[in-house]
Amino acid sequence: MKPISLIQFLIEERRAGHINAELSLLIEVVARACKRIGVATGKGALGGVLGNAGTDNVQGEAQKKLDVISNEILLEANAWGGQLAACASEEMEDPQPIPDMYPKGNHLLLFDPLDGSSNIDVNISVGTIFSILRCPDGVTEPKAEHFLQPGTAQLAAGYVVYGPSTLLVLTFGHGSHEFTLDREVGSFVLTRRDIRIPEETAEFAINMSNQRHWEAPMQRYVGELLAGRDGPRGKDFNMRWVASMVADVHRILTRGGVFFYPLDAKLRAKGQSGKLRLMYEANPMAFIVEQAGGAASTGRERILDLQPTALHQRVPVFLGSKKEIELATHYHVEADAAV
Ligand SMILES: O=P(O)(O)OC[C@H]1O[C@](O)(COP(=O)(O)O)[C@@H](O)[C@@H]1O
Ligand SMILES: [Mg+2]
Ligand SMILES: [Mg+2]
Repeated sequence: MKPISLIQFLIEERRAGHINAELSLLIEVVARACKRIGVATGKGALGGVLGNAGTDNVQGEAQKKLDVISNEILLEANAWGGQLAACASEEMEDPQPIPDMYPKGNHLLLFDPLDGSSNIDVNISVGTIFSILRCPDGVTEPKAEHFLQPGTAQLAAGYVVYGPSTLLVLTFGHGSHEFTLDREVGSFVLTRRDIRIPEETAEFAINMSNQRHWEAPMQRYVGELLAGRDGPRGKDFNMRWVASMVADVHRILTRGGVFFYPLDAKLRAKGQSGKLRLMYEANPMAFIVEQAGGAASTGRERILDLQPTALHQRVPVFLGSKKEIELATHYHVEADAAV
């Protein structure tokens, strides 16, 4: 069968009425920017891109040089295309409107320009995560409040993994699809249409070093997985933790599994409501995972139903194979009801 390029796929999606011309062009621009980030990432020490930038982002986290470079690549690529009203990023406190000298469009773009940045210097997969919303009617100068739409309002979401191969996973709400970058040709090619996450799994991903800080229902759920064949689950579970959400989620989209970044006492002590950011990490990943037949919750509620209250809001994230996410969520809801 003839390979289908991202551009051909976008044409198909337009014909099917899933997206309009503006959104199709926006995806192309984002994909092109991600190719540039992939090139910068791939150069490693040769490109002088490793190490800290010497600055902190809005969340007080040390920025890596590649966090800053990736943010600039995405901003620059999207400034003049005419599809956007504004961009918001993990690396910027406030949204950046499209400058007046450029044509404006009807979309809002949010991104985590480089996810898993602690892994850059050790040559482990990193990625970019993005979410696209409609700019509310009549808003010409979008502010943070205009981005505060629930995940169910996303028009599109995607991520790119810069790993042994560069992969783009995309959804418009009609399934999740994977494209692999043909590095010689320079184009993304459809490699999996309508990805399905198996409902059941025997693999989980969590940062076990936080175990002592977790809430009781999380301790219970993971404790039962660790008990394996001799415990209540009656089977052995395997564990993986890349510490790049894109890579952990991509594994789940490939062979099933579950991913947890729960709220714990350590995060609470820092005044945080979770580790991962709702608008440009949890929401786009939840959209992709649900479109692949999986589930995504905070342990209490469906992520996509949350009404955001701040651009850089953090939330607990449970996502992956449906039956496991339902069980872990059930343990939390049940424990809450018992108090
Ligand atoms: O280092 P920890 O606590 O295991 O956290 C790892 C998590 O943090 C993240 O790196 C956060 O993303 P950023 O690198 O974009 O800040 C996730 O990709 C990953 O799942
Ligand atoms: Mg991230
Ligand atoms: Mg990041």
